[in-house]
Amino acid sequence: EQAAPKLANVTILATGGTIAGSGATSTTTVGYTAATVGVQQLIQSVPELAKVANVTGEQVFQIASESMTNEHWLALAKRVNALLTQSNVDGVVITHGTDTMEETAYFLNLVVKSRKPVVLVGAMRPSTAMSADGPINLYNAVLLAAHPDAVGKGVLVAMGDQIHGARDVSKTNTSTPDAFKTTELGMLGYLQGGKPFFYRVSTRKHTADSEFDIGGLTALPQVDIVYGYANMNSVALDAFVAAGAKGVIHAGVGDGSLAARVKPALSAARQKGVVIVRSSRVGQGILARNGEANDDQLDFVVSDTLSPQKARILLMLALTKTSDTKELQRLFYAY
Ligand SMILES: NC(=O)C[C@H](N)C(=O)O
Repeated sequence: EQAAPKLANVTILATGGTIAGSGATSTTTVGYTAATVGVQQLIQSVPELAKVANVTGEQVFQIASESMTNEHWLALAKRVNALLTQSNVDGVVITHGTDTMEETAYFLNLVVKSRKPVVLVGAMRPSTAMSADGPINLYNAVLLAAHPDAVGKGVLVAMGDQIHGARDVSKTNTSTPDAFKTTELGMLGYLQGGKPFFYRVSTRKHTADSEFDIGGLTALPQVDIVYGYANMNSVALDAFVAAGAKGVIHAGVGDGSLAARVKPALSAARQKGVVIVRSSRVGQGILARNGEANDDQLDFVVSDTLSPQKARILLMLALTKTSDTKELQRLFYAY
């Protein structure tokens, strides 16, 4: 008889969210309480995990992900990096609320210093709901983090039997279980029959190849987002600048166009030293340099295909290294 294959060691870092949520009845799919179930109970509720990995759990936070902060990210990234230097840890799974999962995933994609798999997972339905999606999602995430094919692929998101890359995935629906999509640029693969199937990888730098290092950081520079809309004014922008923002992401309409009455305030903010990144609220497509605005003349940076919320993350990390706009632009085309 052959010896059973050695299972990989996977640590689950639990942060809260709906995957750890509970509702009043089995049909409660909104209006439930997030972040109530602890990591040991999550693990015990999926006995199948023991077949795909040696699983250990740590409760790092117990919050709904709308309350995630830069400080949570720094603490989480430091814990992930510490675990992944251990020879007895082969991969990490992070259970997380879905609202900001794409942001935490992208932050970790830029600061994790390892090729070992890091997989984020959540649920759209609380653990008490009929057809809760948390257990199968957690099972898929653990088998993905335990699998050699996931090594070196950057931080991954396992939702709805699909594998998504951290840079390009987004939550596209407020409430349905198939909310996570990588529209246009494409998901990386599927999870089926207890195995990952990969078809694509991101061409952008991440994890072990990243030049960002949060090892010595206790805070990140203040970067805020101003949202574009018809009848937009500069009140929010001016308030962020007055509050000390080091950078502002302009989530403009269309191709990141600047409203005539907001452009002077953006330019004035830049002249005060605030870095302005032109981005778009549209959700798809390239934000081209010197397209809808003369970025060279204004000394602005463009976000390329990053969503405003992901551009904010890259700019915070980039500002820990440089405030030179040419160098900042290089980073926006590299990550
Ligand atoms: N489905 C979810 O996880 C939503 C919840 N508000 C959270 O992000 O924590």
